[in-house]
Amino acid sequence: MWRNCVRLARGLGRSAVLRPDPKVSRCGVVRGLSPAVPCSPLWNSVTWLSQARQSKDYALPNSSWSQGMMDLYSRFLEMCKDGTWKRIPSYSNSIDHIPESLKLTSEKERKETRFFPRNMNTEGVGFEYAMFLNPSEKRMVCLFQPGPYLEGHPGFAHGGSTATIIDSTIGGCAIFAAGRVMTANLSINYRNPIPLGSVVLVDSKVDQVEGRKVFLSCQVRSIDGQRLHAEATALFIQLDSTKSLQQQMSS
Ligand SMILES: CCCCCCCCCCCCCC(=O)SCCNC(=O)CCNC(=O)[C@H](O)C(C)(C)COP(=O)(O)OP(=O)(O)OC[C@H]1O[C@@H](n2cnc3c(N)ncnc32)[C@H](O)[C@@H]1OP(=O)(O)O
Repeated sequence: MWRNCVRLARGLGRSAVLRPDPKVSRCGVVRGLSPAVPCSPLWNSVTWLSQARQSKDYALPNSSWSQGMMDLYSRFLEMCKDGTWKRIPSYSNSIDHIPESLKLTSEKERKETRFFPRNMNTEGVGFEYAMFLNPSEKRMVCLFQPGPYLEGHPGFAHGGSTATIIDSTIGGCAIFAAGRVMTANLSINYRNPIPLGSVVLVDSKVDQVEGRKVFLSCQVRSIDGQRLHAEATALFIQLDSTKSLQQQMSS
């Protein structure tokens, strides 16, 4: 099984990236955000990820993880030893994912909010996941074990929970490519339902960067690589890294 997984982790087929129609009218919601202040990709400045934080790192094994999840996690940790892959910590608050050096003044104090995929206190009932980044391949993978509180059809993960883990994995990948970004378009084809309690590999990569636009693609497969559960394309837009979203929306 692991050979399939390594093969799987080695290469997404070149999925046709859905090119958004350039004539798409601009979003009226946050029209005319000031052009982003270009910020260099973070691919190789991931050392800040290992900076000690007070916050709990939720991307570590716990008693709710199945043997399959544990085995896959151990294999990716092994691949981190030569620096090819980097384990990405995961916190209950979005702000904790931003390195102190990149935080805006308004983001210094913690607020009583929860990062959506980390909004359940009981282990194993919601999103159990761990992400690993491959800077040289511009890829982010996520080991995902959907818990019983993510149910859609009886016994299977809700399509919105799959969209959430895809958006978070692809979003993490886009952040390393372009710093502060937001999802402009996410298109998902659901091919096979994901059984609750199973373990899947969400494998995303950057396909192209055009100015502020980051185009990415992603596949969600069973850990033996045999079953394709979903495939997605996404467009993320780089934001002005010197202003908070609230400031940009009001400008
Ligand atoms: C740190 C690492 C930790 C990793 C683990 C944690 C990961 C956590 C990750 C969490 C991740 C969670 C992520 C989330 O959940 S983000 C939440 C969901 N997303 C939103 O709410 C975004 C709402 N939309 C907006 O704010 C604006 O529309 C944005 C900011 C996106 C663009 O407004 P802005 O005014 O700035 O730019 P623009 O309108 O001039 O457009 C610029 C260009 O882009 C093209 N365009 C725009 N939209 C579309 C479209 N839909 N299809 C095709 N094309 C589109 C447009 O034509 C133009 O092209 P061109 O004319 O220049 O050629």
